[in-house]
Amino acid sequence: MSKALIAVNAGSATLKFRAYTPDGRNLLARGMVDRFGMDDSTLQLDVGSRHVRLQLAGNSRDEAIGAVLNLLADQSLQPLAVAHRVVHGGEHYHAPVVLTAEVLDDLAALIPLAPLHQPVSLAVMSAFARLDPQLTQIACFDTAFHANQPTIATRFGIARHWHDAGIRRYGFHGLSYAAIARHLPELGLADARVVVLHLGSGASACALQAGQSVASSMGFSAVDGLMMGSRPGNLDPEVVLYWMEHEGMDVAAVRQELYKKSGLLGVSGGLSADMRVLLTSRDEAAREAVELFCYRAAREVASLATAMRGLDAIIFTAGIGEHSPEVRSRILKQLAWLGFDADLAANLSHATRLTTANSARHAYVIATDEEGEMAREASALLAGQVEL
Ligand SMILES: Nc1ncnc2c1ncn2[C@@H]1O[C@H](COP(=O)(O)OP(=O)(O)O)[C@@H](O)[C@H]1O
Ligand SMILES: CC(=O)OP(=O)(O)O
Ligand SMILES: [Mg+2]
Repeated sequence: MSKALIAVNAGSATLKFRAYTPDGRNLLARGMVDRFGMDDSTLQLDVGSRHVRLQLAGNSRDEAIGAVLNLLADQSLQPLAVAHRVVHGGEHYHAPVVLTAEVLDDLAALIPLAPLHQPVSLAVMSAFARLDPQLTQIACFDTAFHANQPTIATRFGIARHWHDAGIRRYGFHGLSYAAIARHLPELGLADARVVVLHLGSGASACALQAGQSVASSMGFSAVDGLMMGSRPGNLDPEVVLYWMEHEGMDVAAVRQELYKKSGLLGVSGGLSADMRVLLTSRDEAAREAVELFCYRAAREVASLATAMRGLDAIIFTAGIGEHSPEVRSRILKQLAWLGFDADLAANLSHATRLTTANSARHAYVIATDEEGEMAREASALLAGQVEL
C-alpha cells in the first residue's frame, strides 16, 4: 500500500477526486463520481494507463464515497488525508485547516452565504468521517486567495455596519486562480496586471496584480458577476423584490431561479446550461445565450483592468475557457479595441498564446488545477503534523 493525499472537489452533480504522493506534487490517480448521490451514479478512475468504470449499486453519498475508498485500496492507494474544496471560508478562514468539530460548526454557519455549495462539502466530509473516523480531513478555501484584496474592492455601496457584519465581496474560484498564478513567471507575467477568466459551469474573473488577487467579479455569493451555466451573474436587486412582491415567489423559489434556472439555461429558453450544446444549436435563443455570455465576460475584463489601472494580458481557464475556441474568439473580438489581435490558428489548436506576435496585449489559455492546488496546500499544512 502507498500512502496518498486525496483532493476532493464536490459539486452539485459530480465528485471529482485525485490522489497524489504525500508531498502533493505527483499525481497517482484521478477519478470522478458522476450523478453523485443520485440513482445510476457511476465511478471512474484512471491510474496510469488503467481505466476503471463502475456502475454504483447504491445511491447515497456514503455508498459512493465507500466505493471510491475501496477502489483506491484495490489500486494499493491508502488515504493519508483528504483535502476538500470548500467554497466559503467567510471572514476568518484565510488558509487551509484540519477539520475539527469547531471548524465544522463554523463552516455550517456559512451555509447561508453559499447555499448550494457549502452543504454538499459538509455532507461529503461527514460521509468520509463515518467511513473512517481516524482519517485526517482538511478544508481548502475558494475565498482564501482573495482575502488580501484592498478594502475598496470588497465593499458594497451599502451602510458600513453591513460590511462590518460580513456583507461584503469575498470572491470565489480562488484555488483555480492560485493555480493559474503559479504559471505567471513562465509566461513572463510575474509582475504583470492580468485578468483571468475562469469560465466553467460556475464562471468568474479575477484581477491579478503581481500574482495577487486585487479584485474579482464574484461578490457576497457565487451568484454575482459573470453570467454562468444556470446563474445570472450581476442582477439588479429590484428584480428579486419584484419576483417576491408581484410573482409570489418565496425565498426558496427565488434561490432556485437564481442558481438553477438562469444563465445560459434560462437565456436559451431552457435548452441547456452546457456551452457545448448551445454552440451546436441553430436555435436563436441559444445563439443569444452564447453572445450574452461572451459580451458579459468581455465587459468584466475592462472593469477589472480599471481596478488595476491597466492591463498586460488575459488568461482563459476552466471547462469553457480551456476548450472552446469559439467563446475565446468572441471575447477577444469584443476586446480588440484594447489591442488584442487574435491568432485564429493558435486559438483553434489551443496553443498557450492565442494572440499574434505583434499583438499589443496577449491572451493565453492555461489549464486550471484546483485539485493540485489543494494537494499542495494540504501537504504544506500536514508537514510536521503527520508522517508524510
Ligand atoms: N469543448 C467544449 N466547448 C465548450 N464548452 C465546453 C467544452 N468542454 C467543456 N465545456 C463546458 O465546460 C463546463 C464545465 O466546466 P468545469 O470547469 O468543469 O465546470 P465545473 O467545475 O463548474 O463543473 C461544461 O458545462 C461545458 O459547458
Ligand atoms: C464558486 C463556484 O461557482 O463554484 P463552481 O464553479 O464549482 O460552481
Ligand atoms: Mg468548477
